[in-house]
Amino acid sequence: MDHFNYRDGELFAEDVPVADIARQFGTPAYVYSRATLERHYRAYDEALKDRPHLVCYAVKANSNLAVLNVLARLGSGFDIVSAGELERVLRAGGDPGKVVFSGVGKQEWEMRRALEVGVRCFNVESDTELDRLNAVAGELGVKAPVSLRVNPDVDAGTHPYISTGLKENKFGIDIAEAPEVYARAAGLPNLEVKGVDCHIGSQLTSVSPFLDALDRVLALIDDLADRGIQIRHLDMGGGLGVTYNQEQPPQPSDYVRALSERLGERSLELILEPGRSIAANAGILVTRVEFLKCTDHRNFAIIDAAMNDLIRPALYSAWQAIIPVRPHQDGDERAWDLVGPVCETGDFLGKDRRLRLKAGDLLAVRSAGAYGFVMSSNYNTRNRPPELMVDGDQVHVVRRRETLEDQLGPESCLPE
Ligand SMILES: Cc1ncc(COP(=O)(O)O)c(C=O)c1O
Ligand SMILES: N[C@@H](CCCC[NH3+])C(=O)O
Repeated sequence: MDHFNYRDGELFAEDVPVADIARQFGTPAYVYSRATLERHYRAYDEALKDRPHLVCYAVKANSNLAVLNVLARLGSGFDIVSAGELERVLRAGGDPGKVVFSGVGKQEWEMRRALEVGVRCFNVESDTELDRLNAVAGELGVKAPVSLRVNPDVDAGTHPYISTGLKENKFGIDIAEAPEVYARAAGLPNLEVKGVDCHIGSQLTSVSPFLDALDRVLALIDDLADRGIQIRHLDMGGGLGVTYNQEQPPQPSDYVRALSERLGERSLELILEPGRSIAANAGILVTRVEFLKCTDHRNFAIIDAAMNDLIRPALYSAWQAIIPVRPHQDGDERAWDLVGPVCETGDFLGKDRRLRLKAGDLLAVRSAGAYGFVMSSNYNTRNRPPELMVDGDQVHVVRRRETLEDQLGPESCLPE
């Protein structure tokens, strides 16, 4: 469910016509809905209400300060993968005590900063990272709270580039080796073992891989208890998918129910790190048709958004719905390739989309709130689009459109 709907023959973002937003702020532009973000966060929080829990929104999905702030106000925690993301959370008013720090390559200065502000837990991904964290915590005279991210070797059934829980992936510690690594962690003086973490991939459309992973992790927790290592929290990561096209992923409530059934009476605190399922359908990318170019082979609609603005179609052959902002009856319906101005054949946002189009039309790429702006670039020296947040009948510029000076300012020529 989201808040981008047709009313009186045109697309609205909450109570604002998207065409008005385009007129005022230009295109391309990312438009987010506060109400949708809140609804998605609450779906998790309410489903989890009967057990100790923490929803740690995965900042990487959409790290705009306003997005983080909306979630922080609801009491959300955050899953971060860099000190940069940590600073965003702090700037947005997030509670560092509700932050979990994931990622395979944490640097010493990042660990130091996270310890200084008092993050909730480090999700450690290798035994060498344990040693580094132990040393940094020792220098600061503190104990670092740790979970080990275990790799349960489960096939998430998703795109290979966004699958993370298989033996061949770089993530986590092989679950078979985990007891040994936990024993080492428990013996290091500046670490405190708190939990277990796993994250098997993204855009999962069924609960069964999560449950397979959970079974393996629960067996590990029991094994650790037998060895005298008490696990207090279980972090199942993120990964729940959304509907881009025909997928029918479980709702957060179904997913949480399935996890809860397996957890039964265990007193573990459950941490989840959803990213996409909170942010994706809370955003659209609004773009305008610049030119129509029909050849014997294809019909191209050249739009003002490109792969630098939204790279998912080019990178993963991802399909995202593209809909007219003001549907009309002009011209024939045809199958269009919606392509951007970037000099790459892979620069498309959609192919073979049946639409009635004329130059100047506005289009909305749906489900663009996650892994959209955050993955954008300046390729072809294009200024990145603004991010706007709609809240009822108000539109807030939560990141202004870049200027050429933003791009060229930090650069310089060689000295004479
Ligand atoms: C460790 C970790 N947690 C959470 C997420 C968020 O995943 P998603 O956006 O699929 O919910 C990711 C990304 O896949 C991740 O790598
Ligand atoms: N960037 C990916 C998701 C990656 C998840 C992060 N581990 C996407 O757009 O689908």
